[in-house]
Amino acid sequence: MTAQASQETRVAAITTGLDRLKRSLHPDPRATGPDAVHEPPWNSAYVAHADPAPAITARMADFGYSTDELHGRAGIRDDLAMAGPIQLLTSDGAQALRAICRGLKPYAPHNDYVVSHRLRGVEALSPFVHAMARDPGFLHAVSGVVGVPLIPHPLRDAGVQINYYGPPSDPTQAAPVAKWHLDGMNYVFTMTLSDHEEHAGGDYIYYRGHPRDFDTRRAEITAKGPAHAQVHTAPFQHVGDTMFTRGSRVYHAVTPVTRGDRITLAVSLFCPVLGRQDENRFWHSAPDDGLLRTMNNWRKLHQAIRRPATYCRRERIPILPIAPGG
Ligand SMILES: O=C(O)CCC(=O)C(=O)O
Ligand SMILES: [Fe+2]
Repeated sequence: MTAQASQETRVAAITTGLDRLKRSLHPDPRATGPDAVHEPPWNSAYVAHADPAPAITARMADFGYSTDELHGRAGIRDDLAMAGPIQLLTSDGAQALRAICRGLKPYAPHNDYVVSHRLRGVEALSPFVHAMARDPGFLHAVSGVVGVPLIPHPLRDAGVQINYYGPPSDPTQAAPVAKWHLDGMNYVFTMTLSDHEEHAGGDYIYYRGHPRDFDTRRAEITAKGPAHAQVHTAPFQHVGDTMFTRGSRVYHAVTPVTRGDRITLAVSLFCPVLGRQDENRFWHSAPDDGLLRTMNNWRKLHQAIRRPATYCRRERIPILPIAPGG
């Protein structure tokens, strides 16, 4: 590996400041999705038994975090930084999801804020995804990976997203990427819906270190990309492979796809007993959803933070006991 990344692997970091405000005032038109939805029904039997000891299990201490920076509270250890690959769905379930996400591609807008080509608010567009995200077996599986109870994220527009990567139809345009960023979300499960051999590039890379250090060395890290000693590549190989990332605390990016296609589903979740530690900031979502929509979403998030049990009852979300392990 050379010390300098090639054009194919170099990814910029997202812009902030005034650019966010400008985008918030002029968001992309909202994706409406298909009029009639032709998709197979969700089936609880699609939930797989997630591997309790995946190849990567990294704690926050491994990323340079000190004890006083961790999420959690007395009796709840919440310090998993990264874990995977795991399979949350059976192969039939992952293939059904792949077909659904492929079908939704025409509705995904292009945007150069974080992920070049993505569809937000997927729960509202796909009954399959909506049912999956609140299936008790699915929630039990994701909660078991992290070791804290998890429910669908109340910021519904940001909760489930599909990311599409492939060479641009116009070769003078840049290939789709995810720029280096931190998510607003604490608990993110990224599932690939492509086999790695179907595409070149499109690697999920992450900085194994504290964001403070990333910010100090930003120019060097983004220039070197995967060639940087502290930048690692997530081991996505097959359709359904899923990585857990504490997205709000781990800098990550996706390198340009130069051949073939890559599709991922990012499912973000919320811990009802640690809701006050949710790291979403208004200005994180507003550039994507616009000011008005973000204000509305914000209200729902704060209802869930203040009264989690009422929120779950009203939304018919099963509340699970705190899962052991993590
Ligand atoms: O598509 C991926 O692999 C990751 C995308 C991502 O980081 C995001 O959706 O926030
Ligand atoms: Fe992300």
